[in-house]
Amino acid sequence: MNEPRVLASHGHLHHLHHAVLNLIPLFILHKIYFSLGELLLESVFLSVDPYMRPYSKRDMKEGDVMIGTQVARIVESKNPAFAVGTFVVANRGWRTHFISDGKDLNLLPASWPESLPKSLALGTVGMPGLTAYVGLFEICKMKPGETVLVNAAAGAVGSVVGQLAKIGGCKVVGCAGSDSKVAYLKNIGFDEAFNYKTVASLDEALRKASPDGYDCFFDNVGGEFASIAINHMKKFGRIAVCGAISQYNDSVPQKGPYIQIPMIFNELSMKGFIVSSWHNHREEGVKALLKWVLEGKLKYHEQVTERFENMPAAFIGMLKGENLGKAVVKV
Ligand SMILES: NC(=O)C1=CN([C@@H]2O[C@H](COP(=O)(O)OP(=O)(O)OC[C@H]3O[C@@H](n4cnc5c(N)ncnc54)[C@H](OP(=O)(O)O)[C@@H]3O)[C@@H](O)[C@H]2O)C=CC1
Ligand SMILES: O=C(O)CCC[C@H](O)\C=C/C=C/C=C/C(=O)C/C=C\CCCCCO
Repeated sequence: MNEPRVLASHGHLHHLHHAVLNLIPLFILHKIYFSLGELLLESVFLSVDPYMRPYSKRDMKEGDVMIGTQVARIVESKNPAFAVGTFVVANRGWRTHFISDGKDLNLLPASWPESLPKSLALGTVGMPGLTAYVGLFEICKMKPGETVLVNAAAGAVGSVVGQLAKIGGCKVVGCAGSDSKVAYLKNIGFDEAFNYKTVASLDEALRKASPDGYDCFFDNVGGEFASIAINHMKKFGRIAVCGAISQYNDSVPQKGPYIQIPMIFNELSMKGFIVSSWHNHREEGVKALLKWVLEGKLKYHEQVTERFENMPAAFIGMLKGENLGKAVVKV
């Protein structure tokens, strides 16, 4: 069983490469621990997500198994409720194999077609897709005819946000960190898109994309972008504070402009949320996302990195913006 160990300091992330080679032979695990009622699973796809950075910085110490979710296949079963060959989503960290009693596993929806990559259960039809769904419909309370702004728009969450906003009858403006990502956004139906790294002025770019301002702002980035965007909100605008990736690597907290004046002046609402707190919307959300994917209304792209030992490279690459759509690792 491979268990890459996490090292708390960002400067030491490269040591993960060495730790990945820390092998515990599978047959030992199998003989000692695998008992009645239990299942042996192998990871097929693993997710790399931005939350791993702030959560590992806060909660983990050197030597811990890195947190994370996977799509896994049951390879042996001593539990009659789970058949060998079944695919599940698990939250068991960066491991190639693990044992479960079945209580912590989520089955893929029964209607999952054979033609659809199972990795989508970690992306568009999984946690990131649900984040977009909850953030737009429950937090922003988006209405048809409104204008929606989203940053990190070509990523796992942002690309779903833009497309759901279009499905919901809104105008959508997105930004991303390369021209090819901007072209992708136009391709999947964004009305306006710009490269936040190359525009002369973020303020001008936001004004040009929607001179009347924004009703909803789905913020994945925080920091400077969010501080400028807040001044472009319409009266009674709503901001879903989903992520702050521009701040996850900071060792010294950024000092930003203060937000009270635009909040008061335009009577804005701003609400942070964590998707797992909205688990009662999971079934409905996954069902809707899967339906839109199958109807061709919700397009997806995945950045697939091959081989488990490349988990650290995939993770660091995603934080640097190397991914288009959802970053996953195929074991
Ligand atoms: N609240 C919740 O429950 C959840 C929150 N999230 C948050 O949503 C956000 C997006 O997550 P996810 O879709 O999985 O990740 P993405 O697939 O969007 O990948 C991260 C992207 O962030 C962009 N990025 C990285 N650094 C910066 C920076 N300094 N400034 C601006 N953009 C940057 C990069 O794109 P680019 O090339 O455009 O710079 C990169 O591709 C994250 O902040 C994450 O923490 C995600 C899931 C659940
Ligand atoms: O292993 C875990 O406990 C995490 C499980 C993740 C999971 O699949 C569900 C929810 C994911 C939430 C993601 C949230 C974000 O990306 C927001 C990230 C950070 C917020 C700041 C945290 C600051 C900590 O000091």
